[in-house]
Amino acid sequence: MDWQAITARIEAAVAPHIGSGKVADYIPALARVDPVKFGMAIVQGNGEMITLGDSHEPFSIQSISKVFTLSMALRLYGEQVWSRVGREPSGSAFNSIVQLENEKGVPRNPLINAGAIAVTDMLVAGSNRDAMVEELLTRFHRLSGDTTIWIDEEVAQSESATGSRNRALAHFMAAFGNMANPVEDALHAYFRQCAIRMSCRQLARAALFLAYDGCDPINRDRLVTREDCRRINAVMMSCGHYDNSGDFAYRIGLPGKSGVGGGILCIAPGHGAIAVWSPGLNASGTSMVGAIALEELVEATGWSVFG
Ligand SMILES: NC(=O)CC[C@H](N)C(=O)O
Repeated sequence: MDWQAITARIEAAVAPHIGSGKVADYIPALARVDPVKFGMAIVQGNGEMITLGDSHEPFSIQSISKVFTLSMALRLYGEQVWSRVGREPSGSAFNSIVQLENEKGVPRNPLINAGAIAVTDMLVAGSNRDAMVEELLTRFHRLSGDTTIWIDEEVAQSESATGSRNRALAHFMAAFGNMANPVEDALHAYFRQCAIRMSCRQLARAALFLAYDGCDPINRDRLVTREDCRRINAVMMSCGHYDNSGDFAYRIGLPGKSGVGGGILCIAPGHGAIAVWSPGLNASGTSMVGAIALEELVEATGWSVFG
């Protein structure tokens, strides 16, 4: 693979679009992020890392954390996870509440807010609200070999202060008996997992196990079974970008997860993990420039799972 040519191609493709999209502004810490930032890291199974732009700069991973909590829950609870959340694309916004009533408090999938809150609730029930997030953080430290990954307390507090909608989702689930803990305990953990800051380099490295059947190819840590790894990737492909999941699959053809901090994590099974970050979002909360960079990457590498 001629990575020099590929990175040049990606840089040329994103250049005219840098700064496009709308930076999330529901909390000050996200609103003040420089919109022209762009970073990307591609980590392969042998540990080789290709980077572009601001790949070292930590950003708020937000909903990308949902992939990692899902993998923790599947490891702890196996099939039981699917009694608390479904695995169908929602076709709705990440924080939509309407489906929850029709579907009796069981969220469509674990990658929308309601589903991720239910998953976090399961993890809190198996531990406690602070220990669960510590475990997630420790997992990131171990996988990326970097103990500097941290929780941005300002973001965590703002998430909580502006979290009425997430509270509504959680209370709605509680009304249907789909919460094991007091709502505020699950939300405390959920707001904190969203507030983790990581760079593209750290994030791609931490997700490498998802490209290699659930086992980190470098330190040989098994995080999830081969079957669960395949299932997580399937859920990312069908649900990772809310009502933008179909378009993302059409354009990029890789399992992915977006976050409103402007990050996108993508898995290229058997090839590697990719993290890209650029703060401007489309209407569904997916990084505009990030998606363009990924489109170019799959074009150049042939890494789309659809060839
Ligand atoms: N799509 C996202 O990244 C949403 C995460 C955001 N913290 C929320 O819970 O609403």
